[in-house]
Amino acid sequence: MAPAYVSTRGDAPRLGFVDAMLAGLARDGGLYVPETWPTLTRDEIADLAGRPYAEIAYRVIAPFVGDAIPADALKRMIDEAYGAFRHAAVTPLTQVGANRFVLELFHGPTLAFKDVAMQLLARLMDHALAERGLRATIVGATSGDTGGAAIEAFRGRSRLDVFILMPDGKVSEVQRRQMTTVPDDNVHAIAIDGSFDDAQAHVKAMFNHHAFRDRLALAGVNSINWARVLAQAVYYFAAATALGAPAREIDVVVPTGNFGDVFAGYVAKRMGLPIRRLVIATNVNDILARTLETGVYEVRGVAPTTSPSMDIQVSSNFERLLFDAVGRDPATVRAAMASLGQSGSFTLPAGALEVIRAEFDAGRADEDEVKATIRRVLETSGYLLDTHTAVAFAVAEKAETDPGVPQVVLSTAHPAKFPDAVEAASGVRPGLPAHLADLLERPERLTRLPNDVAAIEAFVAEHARVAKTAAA
Ligand SMILES: Cc1ncc(COP(=O)(O)O)c(C=O)c1O
Ligand SMILES: N[C@@H](CCOP(=O)(O)O)C(=O)O
Repeated sequence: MAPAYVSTRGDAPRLGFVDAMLAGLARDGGLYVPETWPTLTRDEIADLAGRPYAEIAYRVIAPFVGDAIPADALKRMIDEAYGAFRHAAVTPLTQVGANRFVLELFHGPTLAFKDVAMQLLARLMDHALAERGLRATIVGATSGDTGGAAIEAFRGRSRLDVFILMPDGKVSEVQRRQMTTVPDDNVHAIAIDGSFDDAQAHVKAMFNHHAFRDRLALAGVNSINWARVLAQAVYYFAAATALGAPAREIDVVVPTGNFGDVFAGYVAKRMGLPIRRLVIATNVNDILARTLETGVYEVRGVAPTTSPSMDIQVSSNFERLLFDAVGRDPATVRAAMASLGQSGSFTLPAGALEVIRAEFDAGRADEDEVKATIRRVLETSGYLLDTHTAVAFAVAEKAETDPGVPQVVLSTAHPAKFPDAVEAASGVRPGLPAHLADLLERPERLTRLPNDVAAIEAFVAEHARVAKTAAA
């Protein structure tokens, strides 16, 4: 029996898997989480070792879906999603150091870990809308990678229009072009004069504007969407079982911004995967590292770095962890989020910090460390890291370790997405793979809008086909 999904703020309808996926943000402004955690037994986990990625994905995802989607349809969508990856293992592990492994999550079409979930999410949403004879309007925020992965996965889908908000001038050229060079007319790349945090706040505001949300049939593809996080939990199982789980634990070090990826590791752990430590790695935009040090979650100004996708201050999914850390008490989460909205900070309630520290560590890497790490790892191991992975690698080197526990560093992007920063650090300019070789010559299409939710809503309403269908 699959779980129902409940909001972290306790005041939204309890939904099944498909409705929670299509809803995106809960109607009370919270995030959907499963009411209970499905688990896999030790034997079931052991049996994942050596299986194809798509099969592992089915076994991890199916308990959360139940009979909401027929098993053969779910299997077919998973097979299709991962059939398009450029590596047979989908998310291969590479050993870089005596007991350290890099989990390469960038073999999908847009060279970032977002493809792993987005390729499946697009198929699941399309399937659900087709079953119900509906259309939807996706609004998403990106600091660089979610947008490209969403646009690639949803382009040309007749039931969906995609509007992606990016911070103008703050993503890499490759990232921007992945969003602006797609000719399909259901795709709208929008640059706002603001930060990723502003973009994410606008997306949440559109969801919280219920009349607009309902008229446009809004859907979300950020990690707001539970199905995104769920699909990311799979690669933790693939990596851990390849390294000996359940007989052997692993540590994971996760480059973190919006807290979706590391929360997916937490989900895997709740399901029974033996993960010893979940290590949150941040760049100098270190709200999460500070929170684990002080117990105060406090937003400060965002500083631009060479790992722009992690230039985030308001880490959306921390709310999901907070919900668990306070014993799933929605009133406490509501109070914390109200304080965040009013004063830009909240203090973790008594006991919550200890609960979090029992499973998570955190560290930060500054720009000099990132540069030095890229150079050193190339020199010593012949392995070229991207800047986001380098943040995690630098934190991994400083983390507390156990010699009997392999340490897995998540590699979230291909270095060719950030060629200038990687070349400046290493002297090597990484090239794009063949399918993107002419990316820099393709014509671009980008709409610039003010940093104002009313202007964004007006643009979405004017261009979304669902609004025109409703008006007709
Ligand atoms: C390349 C890259 N690494 C790491 C992250 C951080 O992941 P999360 O937001 O899930 O914490 C992002 C953005 O989300 C990213 O694009
Ligand atoms: N780093 C992300 C920010 C959005 O994160 P998401 O996981 O919530 O979609 C990006 O690259 O856009």
